[in-house]
Amino acid sequence: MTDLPDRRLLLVHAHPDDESINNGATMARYAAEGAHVTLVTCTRGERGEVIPGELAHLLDDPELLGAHRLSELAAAMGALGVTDVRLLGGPGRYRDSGMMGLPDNEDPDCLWQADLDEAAGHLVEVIREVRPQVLVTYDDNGGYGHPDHIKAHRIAMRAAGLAADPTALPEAGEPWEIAKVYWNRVPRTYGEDAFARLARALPELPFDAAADLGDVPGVVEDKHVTTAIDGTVFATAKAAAMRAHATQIDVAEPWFALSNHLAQPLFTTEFYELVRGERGGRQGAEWEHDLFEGVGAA
Ligand SMILES: CC(=O)N[C@H]1[C@@H](O[C@@H]2[C@H](O)[C@H](O)[C@@H](O)[C@H](O)[C@H]2O)O[C@H](CO)[C@@H](O)[C@@H]1O
Ligand SMILES: [Zn+2]
Repeated sequence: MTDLPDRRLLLVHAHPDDESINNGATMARYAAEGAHVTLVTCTRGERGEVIPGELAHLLDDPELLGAHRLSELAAAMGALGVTDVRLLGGPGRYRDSGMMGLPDNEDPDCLWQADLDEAAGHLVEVIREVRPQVLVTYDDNGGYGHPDHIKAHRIAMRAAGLAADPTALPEAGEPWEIAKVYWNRVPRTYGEDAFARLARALPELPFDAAADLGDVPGVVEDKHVTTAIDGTVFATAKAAAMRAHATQIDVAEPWFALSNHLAQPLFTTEFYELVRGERGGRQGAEWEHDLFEGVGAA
């Protein structure tokens, strides 16, 4: 791709919906600011559950559910203003692996069973094409231990290294080193405060119970968080994107629930841990407030 904006952000996710839940406000902000935002989603979520009764027929055929979830993803990206959306290796290349420990994990075509270097090779092609300065993905536990999230992390981190290596995959384009790599995070005290507010609001909400902070992906002690993206201005866009994933998410702003019907906070400040690259921002500042801080245009 030529003539891309100076600032280019790449996000790697496991299923349609993860991008909006984890980074919807961040994606909307950078799209609105004119940065190029590229989303790579690794599966179509074929083994997900379905919340609305009127869509229960989608559970009869994983191909149907997968195709429907791609249409939800397109609607969600429209809400965020993101136009560059890719399926790793092409639509249907890697199938949803199901929750950890299920027989689905043994499906030879699922992401969990994928050859790491082959899968990373598909992402190297995207990295060398788009040349992002910033990469966002999950931590090594995938945030909450889902096999597709763990594998998406491994693929993203492996591809970031291969893309920069001039001796690796010469057919995939010129080497490109990503300046900053972040993992999705939630600082523990921020999460505790939000769940305390949720407990007070719960009796008025259309949910039976609240989830536990331990169910939220990426919660860490505050000291590990390096970056806070205040997406308050994009709260409506994030909620609309999450609502677009109607098979997976019930939204009652500023809360939501997945198909387990357990309420959790819809965070509009989104947090990150810088795990590769130089931290920007004012020395001594508690957090960065821009993923591109300290990154030169290239
Ligand atoms: C947010 C996320 O990663 N969702 C995944 C997850 O879905 C969960 C799963 O169906 C679980 O059984 C439910 O209790 C929970 O509420 C769901 O969020 O796993 C699915 C299957 O791999 C995946 O399609 C979905 O995107
Ligand atoms: Zn997921």
